[in-house]
Amino acid sequence: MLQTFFFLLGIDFKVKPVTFNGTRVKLQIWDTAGQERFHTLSTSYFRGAQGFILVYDITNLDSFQSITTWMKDIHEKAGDEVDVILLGNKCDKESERVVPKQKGEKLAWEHGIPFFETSAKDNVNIEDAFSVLTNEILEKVFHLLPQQCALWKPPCSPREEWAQPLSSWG
Ligand SMILES: Nc1nc2c(ncn2[C@@H]2O[C@H](COP(=O)(O)OP(=O)(O)OP(=O)(O)O)[C@@H](O)[C@H]2O)c(=O)[nH]1
Repeated sequence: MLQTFFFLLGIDFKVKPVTFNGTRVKLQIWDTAGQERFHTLSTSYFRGAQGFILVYDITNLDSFQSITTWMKDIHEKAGDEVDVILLGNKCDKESERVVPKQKGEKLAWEHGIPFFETSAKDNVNIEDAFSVLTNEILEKVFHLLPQQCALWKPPCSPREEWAQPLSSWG
């Protein structure tokens, strides 16, 4: 039911369990639509997110050119502290490439963010990209933890509840 609702809004979501420094956490991954008609709606979900994966298609120049706008939206809606990575996807389609790898690297460098060329189809660099972003987010979370602990009563240890699956929202 909840999943159908999000689908109608152009949003897909998944929960991915990962282990960081021996602690299991669940990443809540929201896949918002890149289409223009969903733009306002998509960006309205940015606030509160801890990390962003910006994906363009190496065979589609428009998708690459729109990255700058998405980047601006992220900073406006989610703040400057969030972690962002840039992916040039569909690197399996080399013969149809219109965005040179160097352009992706340069854009990422200008924004000071990691960059990978990926293929979701052939599973190229997908795990690495998720690992880099996850580590950046969790390092921040774990770094903040001692300050939060000072306000809490023990027991206080990293907990899975930080990233609850949406399915548990009822
Ligand atoms: N060859 C190839 N095709 C891909 C790859 N990733 C996605 N596709 C195809 O590209 C099409 C669009 O994929 P989606 O995952 O729907 O793309 P999207 O960016 O989520 O689309 P929006 O939600 O509309 O922004 C589908 O037909 C996928 O099968 C890839 O790495 N290589």
